[in-house]
Amino acid sequence: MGETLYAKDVSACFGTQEVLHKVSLYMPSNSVTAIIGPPGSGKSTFIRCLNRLHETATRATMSGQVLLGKENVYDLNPILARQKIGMVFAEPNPFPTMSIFENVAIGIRLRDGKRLKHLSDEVEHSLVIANLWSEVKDRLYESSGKLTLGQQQRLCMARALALKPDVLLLDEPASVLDPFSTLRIEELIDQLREHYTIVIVTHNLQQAARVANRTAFFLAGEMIEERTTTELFTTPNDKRTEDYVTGRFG
Ligand SMILES: Nc1ncnc2c1ncn2[C@@H]1O[C@H](COP(=O)(O)OP(=O)(O)OP(=O)(O)O)[C@@H](O)[C@H]1O
Repeated sequence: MGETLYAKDVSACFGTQEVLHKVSLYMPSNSVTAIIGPPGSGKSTFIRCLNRLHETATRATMSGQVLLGKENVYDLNPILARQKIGMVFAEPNPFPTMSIFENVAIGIRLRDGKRLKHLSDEVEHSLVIANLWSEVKDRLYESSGKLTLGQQQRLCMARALALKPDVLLLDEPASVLDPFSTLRIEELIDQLREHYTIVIVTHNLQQAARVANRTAFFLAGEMIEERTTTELFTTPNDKRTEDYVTGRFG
């Protein structure tokens, strides 16, 4: 688990409007890469190109390459690409009519077909690694809608992890959570880094500073620079990065 992800000259359009322009970014395994930048700079579009979600939007096109290890993501079946490169969104979106157990089991069933012998063990394992097991083990068959927002988001993490991905893409995963739930998500990201390649989009610069090994700054569809998080925040190469990280705009 935890293959490197390499985006090479990725451009993306909606109709005739180009919203990403030749972005290249190496996202190492066992590491957290943060993507920061003002609203509309192309952060979400970029990560949606990484797991082929961009192509599901109306009039969306892309060019360039995305390599997962040595494999070209665009040569894979899109469903398999999204299994290998899982995604968690800003709004926790568990399947509301399903139980906590079913929310995780459904992905395992889709992945493994009829080999269900170890289903309960696998659901437990995914909930353990998402740091949720101890809170839900006695209520697995309750509706997922009864969980707090923070727990729902960790359930979404468990659901993505159940597919045994190499990469986890997190699009503002804590933006609707309270500070305590945010902390739990950040602790989880810190633990998961050991086994996965993690890419997180965040508006919260302090969050990038806390969780990311490397940070990339996006502006108006271009990647301006990418460095270790400490370097990007303390000695940025580009004046625009400096202006953004010091709060002069954004
Ligand atoms: N489905 C869509 N159809 C048309 N244009 C879109 C669509 N989604 C995004 N865009 C446009 O693409 C550009 C980049 O948007 P994107 O959401 O990738 O930026 P972002 O940096 O993630 O922004 P935010 O921080 O606000 O989430 C914006 O101009 C946006 O309006």
